[in-house]
Amino acid sequence: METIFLIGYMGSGKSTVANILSRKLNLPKIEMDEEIIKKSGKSIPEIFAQWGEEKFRSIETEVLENIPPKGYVVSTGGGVPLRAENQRLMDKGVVVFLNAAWQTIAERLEHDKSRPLWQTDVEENKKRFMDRLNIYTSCADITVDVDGYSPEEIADQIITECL
Ligand SMILES: Nc1ncnc2c1ncn2[C@@H]1O[C@H](COP(=O)(O)OP(=O)(O)O)[C@@H](O)[C@H]1O
Ligand SMILES: O=C(O)C1=C[C@@H](OP(=O)(O)O)[C@@H](O)[C@H](O)C1
Ligand SMILES: [Mg+2]
Repeated sequence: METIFLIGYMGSGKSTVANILSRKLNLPKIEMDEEIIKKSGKSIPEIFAQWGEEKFRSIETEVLENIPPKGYVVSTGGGVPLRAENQRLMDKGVVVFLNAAWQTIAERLEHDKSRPLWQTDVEENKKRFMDRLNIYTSCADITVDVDGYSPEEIADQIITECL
């Protein structure tokens, strides 16, 4: 089976759904943020603070380059589809967009301190969310609406659409 790449905004549920999907499909999971942490020896906030976003994006692309075209469930970081190069690298698999409303994201990440870009002010975040919607949609083979569904239901929906 082709590798499944979950894409979507911060808080859309990529990491949560990837865990369930990986178990249901009996495929290993790759959490891109975890691979970046292993590769750099730093946390995501440390990378942003000490090296800046561009360096983070470069490491992210290096991680993506090493993901096999078949046999994995991948939880990407929300910024992965921004680079055309990354979009090409995901062409080898099935790209699934977890489509969450702004309100859903805002509620889920209300107290989040772990995502550096989420710490910017609400208007900037909302603009980033809107700007990225087109990118996620155009990059996706499949779009799954996640509002009001449990991670389990979302994983089942992906399986129905991918198989
Ligand atoms: N379908 C869902 N329903 C309710 N809460 C969810 C759902 N999916 C994820 N969450 C919660 O939202 C937060 C962000 O989820 P996460 O998987 O880390 O998103 P992402 O990896 O896309 O940033 C977590 O607290 C998670 O438990
Ligand atoms: O949207 C983004 O640019 C980012 C999303 C994060 O991952 P999640 O989408 O899993 O939160 C993480 O890669 C980093 O903080 C940057
Ligand atoms: Mg995640």
